[in-house]
Amino acid sequence: MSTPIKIAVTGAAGQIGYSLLFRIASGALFGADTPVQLRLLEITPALKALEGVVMELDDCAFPTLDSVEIGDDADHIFDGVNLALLVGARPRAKGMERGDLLSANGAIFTAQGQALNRVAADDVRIGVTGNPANTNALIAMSNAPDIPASRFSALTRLDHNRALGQLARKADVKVGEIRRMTVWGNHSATQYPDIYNAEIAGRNAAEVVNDQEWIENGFIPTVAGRGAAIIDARGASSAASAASATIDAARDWLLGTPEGDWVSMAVASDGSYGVPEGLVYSYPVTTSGGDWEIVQGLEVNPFSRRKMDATAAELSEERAAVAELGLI
Ligand SMILES: NC(=O)C1=CN([C@@H]2O[C@H](COP(=O)(O)OP(=O)(O)OC[C@H]3O[C@@H](n4cnc5c(N)ncnc54)[C@H](O)[C@@H]3O)[C@@H](O)[C@H]2O)C=CC1
Ligand SMILES: O=C([O-])CC(=O)C(=O)O
Repeated sequence: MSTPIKIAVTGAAGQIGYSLLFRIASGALFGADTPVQLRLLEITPALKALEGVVMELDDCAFPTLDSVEIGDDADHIFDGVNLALLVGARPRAKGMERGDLLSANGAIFTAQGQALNRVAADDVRIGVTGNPANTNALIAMSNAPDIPASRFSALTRLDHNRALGQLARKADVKVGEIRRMTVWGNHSATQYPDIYNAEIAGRNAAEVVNDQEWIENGFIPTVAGRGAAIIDARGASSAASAASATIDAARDWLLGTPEGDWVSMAVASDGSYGVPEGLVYSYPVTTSGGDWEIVQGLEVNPFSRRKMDATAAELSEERAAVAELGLI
């Protein structure tokens, strides 16, 4: 067994937490030989429910689970963490856009960014799942000046996985035959899932599908509207799939992307693909040794350009709104 990894999860008593904790504890992130120490942050009224979740973790007797600590003090819970998964935030209800949560949730990420800045381990990586994820990551990053911006990422892996699922169904192939899927931009209705650079069994996916009408009016709205469709059907926002994507994103970030493939991660823009610098924008990235790199040189057709610009414009508006609120 190697040295334990300290992983913080916020909102641990929530819906996503209830799927996420058990997968992390069972070794889904780092494998069977790496013990994990869970550090779980909640608001005070949710601590009792969280104690119940911890009882269940005990009852699973996971060999990889080294220890669990819970609390409502971010400085204590984040102390020395190597990975922080910031899930805790209010979910949207039917009829809301994720951006409507900015004022309700933004303040959470100022305080948590500041706490991480004070006490996290030097090698910390921070993944933001709580919505609106991209701009919450921007807020946390802006409030943690001593942590490199490259250590923050917002979750668009769920959109990426949704896009894989939809394309596999359309092309009647296995998900594992698809490579190089990209989701550009915001984790919102303006996101742009792009199959023009994706491949199915080595062939260009858009050519294999050969159905522009489906791309524009089937695929893109289905992927971008999936969160709302799930709220409509379940009466609550996606949880198990969000937890699974949170695991996939953290695992691939820390352990590396497979040769010849990439993943979608929302990261601080360096201006690549004409996106305003500093926005937390979802890009195709490869990772190695815990660092990510934006895939460069992809073809951007005029349709893609319009979509990529529209989602960047929304993120610029969100950035202006949180600047106005004094959160960055
Ligand atoms: N990026 C993505 O792909 C997805 C993001 N989400 C977002 O994830 C967030 C969590 O979703 P659920 O687990 O379903 O919500 P939930 O309401 O079931 O759980 C949220 C938990 O966060 C806790 N919390 C609130 N403020 C906190 C704080 N300051 N510190 C620590 N914990 C705090 C609450 O007490 C609650 O237990 C929501 O914002 C949701 O919209 C959900 C699905 C996908
Ligand atoms: O749609 C929501 O509010 C929850 C979410 O982010 C998703 O399922 O993608």
